[in-house]
Amino acid sequence: MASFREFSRTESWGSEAWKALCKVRETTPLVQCITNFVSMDIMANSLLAAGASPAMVHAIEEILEFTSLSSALCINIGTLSPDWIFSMKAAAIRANECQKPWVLDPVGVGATRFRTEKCIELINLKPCVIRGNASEIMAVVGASIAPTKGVDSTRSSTDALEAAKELARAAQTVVAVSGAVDLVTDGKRVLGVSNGVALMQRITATGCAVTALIAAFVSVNPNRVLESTAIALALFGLAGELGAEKASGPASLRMHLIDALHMLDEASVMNRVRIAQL
Ligand SMILES: Nc1ncnc2c1ncn2[C@@H]1O[C@H](COP(=O)(O)OP(=O)(O)O)[C@@H](O)[C@H]1O
Ligand SMILES: Cc1ncsc1CCOP(=O)(O)O
Ligand SMILES: [Mg+2]
Repeated sequence: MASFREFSRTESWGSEAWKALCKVRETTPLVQCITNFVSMDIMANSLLAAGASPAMVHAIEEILEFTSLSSALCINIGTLSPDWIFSMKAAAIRANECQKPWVLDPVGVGATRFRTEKCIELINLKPCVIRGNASEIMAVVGASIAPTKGVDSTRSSTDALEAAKELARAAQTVVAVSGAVDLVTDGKRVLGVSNGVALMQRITATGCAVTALIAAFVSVNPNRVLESTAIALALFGLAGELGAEKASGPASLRMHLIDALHMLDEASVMNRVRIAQL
């Protein structure tokens, strides 16, 4: 694990994060989201606040055209139903054909056989990033001894590090486990992100929102998937820290986090992004 001192050495990560944020703001990548009903609002607002352009498009009739013109795709299985799976798979295949990055959020995987089965089928379609909480990442690789409760994690991100590495290697992808310290791995390297506040867990769909931000950040730097994933997590966490300075509970944090994401400036990004190679 990196020490606090190492997390404090932020200069080069701060500068890469600031450049990435500027690129998102300048190029406004179109992020197609096939996501759950709970997350649609906060996901779209988080993408807009970061400078990207969200579109929630899931009708099978629209996939071929829409995925082709999107910059990135975010697939989230939070409120899964059989008819949406066709759209998810068609969009993932189209994104691969068009060489557009697509990311997967395996919400609640492990809770039911149906969800786990469909999640594995989606992973077989090769997402470039999988971002979940610790329980979800452990459930994907069957490493959890505690049954999954629902969409919230019962484990810490560090509990899921070995599972994350195993999944990254097996699926040849980048895996991010969110938590007090977010861990990002390609199976060999591991980056740790220590931005964020615990109260973010008390707002529904913050995990979903940050997965969509990962899609946006990977789309502007497709050759730096591992780093872009860590940067998206760090900036969202930093917005949470800045928002928490003004918030009095989860509802006001939601509002102030989105405001802070919109107003992130060079000084706070340079000085407060906390990413370290572990
Ligand atoms: N204890 C914590 N301290 C700081 N940030 C946290 C903590 N737990 C979660 N977060 C942040 O909240 C966001 C959502 O993560 P998490 O709650 O793990 O995902 P999910 O909503 O999918 O369960 C992430 O940006 C993560 O970094
Ligand atoms: C509460 C809930 N139920 C189905 S999806 C969902 C949102 C989950 O969001 P997150 O994974 O970001 O907590
Ligand atoms: Mg989640």
